[in-house]
Amino acid sequence: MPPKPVNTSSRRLTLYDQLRYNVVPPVFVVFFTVATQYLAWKGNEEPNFRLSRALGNEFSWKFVGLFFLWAFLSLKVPSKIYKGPVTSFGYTPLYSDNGFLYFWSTIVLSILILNLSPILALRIYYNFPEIIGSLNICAFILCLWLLYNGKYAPSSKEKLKKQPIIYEFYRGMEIHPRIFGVDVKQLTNCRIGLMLWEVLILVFFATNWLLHGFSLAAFATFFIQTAYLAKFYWWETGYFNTLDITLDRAGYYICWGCLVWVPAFYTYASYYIVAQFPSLSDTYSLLILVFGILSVTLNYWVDYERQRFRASEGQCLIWGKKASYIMAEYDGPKGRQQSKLLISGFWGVARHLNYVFEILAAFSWCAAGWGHGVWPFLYAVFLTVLLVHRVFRDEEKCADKYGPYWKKYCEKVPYRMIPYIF
Ligand SMILES: NC(=O)C1=CN([C@@H]2O[C@H](COP(=O)(O)OP(=O)(O)OC[C@H]3O[C@@H](n4cnc5c(N)ncnc54)[C@H](OP(=O)(O)O)[C@@H]3O)[C@@H](O)[C@H]2O)C=CC1
Ligand SMILES: CC(C)CCC[C@@H](C)[C@H]1CC[C@H]2C3=CC=C4C[C@@H](O)CC[C@]4(C)[C@H]3CC[C@]12C
Repeated sequence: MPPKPVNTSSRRLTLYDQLRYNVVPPVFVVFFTVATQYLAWKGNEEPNFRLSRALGNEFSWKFVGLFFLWAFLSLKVPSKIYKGPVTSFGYTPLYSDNGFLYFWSTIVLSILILNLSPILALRIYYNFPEIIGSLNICAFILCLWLLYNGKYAPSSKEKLKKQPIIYEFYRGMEIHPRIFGVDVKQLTNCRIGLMLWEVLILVFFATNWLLHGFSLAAFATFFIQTAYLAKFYWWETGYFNTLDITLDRAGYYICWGCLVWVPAFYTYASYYIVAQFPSLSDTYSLLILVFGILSVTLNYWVDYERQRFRASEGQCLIWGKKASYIMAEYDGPKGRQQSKLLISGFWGVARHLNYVFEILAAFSWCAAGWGHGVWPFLYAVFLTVLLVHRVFRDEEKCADKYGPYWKKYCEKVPYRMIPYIF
């Protein structure tokens, strides 16, 4: 994950810096890129390994091309505009506020198409390694363009320190670049990555049904993820205030991550159980479905509590009582500013309870693969590592931003994720 930039040109690099800037980025780029191709091939019912599959085929290029066009058009149709947070260099990013409509219209259209031509589900499933190949090629071209553009024709006035080029490629250059008039990260993260996730799990569920008959476990896996993604699109504008958008730059980490890693890896439990039919009983499947929906609801509830608290400027009820908070100050683009840190409700129990429910939801939708080893659980394990690391990244950001106020919050709410444990 992108570390904090330091000025590497003004001093000799320590061994630690060498690792951070020159070793980790190329190792991650090669490892994650190869992993997506390997997993797509390994999880298929008919694994037929040929390196040429990574170049895609006619079908995969058509599928990816049409999907990109649909995603791009969703940002071009007239819609309400959402203004994201102003950057430290005074830029206000603009986003299309039609995510929920895009989500449902894509699902309805996909179901209609799959009903008219069920064979299409099988074609997408069997061509998945090629689809990942095409996505990989597109994502690399985009990341190279982002690097070139960020270095030689940046659209913002932001001054960046020079870093090793492979690190710049990995971390990205600009925070809010635009391509053909649309915001790059809204396109790659929200309109392509997460929507492909939904369409692919729908396709894998349909393939499972076509090949092996209806399975409640496969349905639970599909339904919990759909609820999770519906929740994301309901809240899409909230996402424009998170680390991914306000801190991470558009580069390999976030753009390749959303264009390739999300469709290849986040969908893996659904993909894997097509080849390895679920052996879970209906009773267990039903329990998992209920547990999964509960976890998604609680994850949303925690996020919603903070959102409601911030929107009402602290004047709301939390768990039936007046919200309590710490009034924090920080240096913002408009000078000294104030912000409130909630210390009641879920945010008074632990500082990142939303991540705990997120992890539980992920384990529940992977559980349909129970009995088939670690493969179907890869996503949940990865997510646990990602979120624990994110706790530290987010807290580093908050400590920098709020200084003593953040320290006070940590004293009032001492646990990061699980009370009395961590
Ligand atoms: N599936 C996946 O791969 C991932 C999913 N997620 C999910 O995305 C959602 C958003 O997560 P994410 O963006 O990481 O982080 P959070 O939603 O937890 O937001 C963290 C930010 O909230 C503000 N904040 C922190 N504590 C308080 C408080 N007590 N009161 C008010 N504001 C506070 C701070 O920002 P400020 O500067 O505004 O004060 C902080 O930076 C979650 O549901 C999470 O589970 C996240 C990461 C990966
Ligand atoms: C180099 C890569 C292997 C790492 C890529 C990581 C990214 C693809 C992911 C990092 C953070 C992830 C997300 C953050 C918050 C989200 C909100 C949630 O409601 C939906 C999912 C997501 C958008 C999620 C998507 C993948 C990341 C960007």
